[in-house]
Amino acid sequence: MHILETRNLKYSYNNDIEALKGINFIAGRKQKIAIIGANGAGKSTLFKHFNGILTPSSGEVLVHGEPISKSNLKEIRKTVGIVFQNSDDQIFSPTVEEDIAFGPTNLGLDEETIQHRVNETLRLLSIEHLRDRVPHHLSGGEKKRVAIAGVLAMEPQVIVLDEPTAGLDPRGVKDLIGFLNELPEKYGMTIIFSTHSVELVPEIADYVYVLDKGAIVAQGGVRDVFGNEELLNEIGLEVPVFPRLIKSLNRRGMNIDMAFTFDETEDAIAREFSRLK
Ligand SMILES: Nc1ncnc2c1ncn2[C@@H]1O[C@H](COP(=O)(O)OP(=O)(O)OP(=O)(O)O)[C@@H](O)[C@H]1O
Repeated sequence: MHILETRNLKYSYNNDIEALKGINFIAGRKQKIAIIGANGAGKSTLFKHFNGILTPSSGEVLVHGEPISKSNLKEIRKTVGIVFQNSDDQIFSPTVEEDIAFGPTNLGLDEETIQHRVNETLRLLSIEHLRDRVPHHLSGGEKKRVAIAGVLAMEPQVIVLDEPTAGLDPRGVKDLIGFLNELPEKYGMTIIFSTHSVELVPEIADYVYVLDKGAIVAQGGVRDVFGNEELLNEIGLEVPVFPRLIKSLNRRGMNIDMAFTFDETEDAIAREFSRLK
């Protein structure tokens, strides 16, 4: 059984704008899934179905094989946590500490467990120094970390992040990549994220869905999806810079193995140079 699945999911806003046109999406345990697509492709709308914020116009959303309904909504929201694109939608308590404690408190956990989770997530996100600050006075990147901490403190099995790197500085992006990559192994979590940064995708994802005008137009591993440059360009997306560079160098007579992440690319180029020596 899949941890999260949608079957022929359709959704129209105000019975008018068809935002999702029959999405079949599957997420397994400990998977790291990227959803990419141009502005307005339907990524956020899809995410809002994952824990019942939106109800499908038709089709189904299943969590652990169970369709989301009013009676299991509370349970579903324990299982699937969403970090929204705009942190201000998520942060509302007087202090960062209280904000992060809000979710675990709502779950009815005891004081000691709540405190433990708050401390743990503050540490994981490297925001211990923000503990007593007023969330609304934080910078965009700081708010983003607090929002992620708040969801993480509920220890969901699936964490969904809409544009998690938006507003983060380069160090923040690097930290986030390292941190997200640890969640499946350390805590058994499944990660689903959307991004406009195609460079981010190979650094985290093991599976990619490509959305265009409310429909899935491609899916597969990083290599498969980014192998189809024509399709990506057609829908306003690009292939990440490393595979593009390798392709271009190979056209000039080099023989570098295809690679997608920084580390893979460094190794592939070093291998070709040692062959040439
Ligand atoms: N509240 C709303 N009311 C009416 N239409 C909406 C609403 N929210 C989104 N839409 C429309 O639904 C479609 C999908 O929007 P959505 O926000 O899901 O796309 P997205 O892929 O997340 O875009 P972006 O990359 O810009 O965040 C768009 O045509 C958008 O205009």
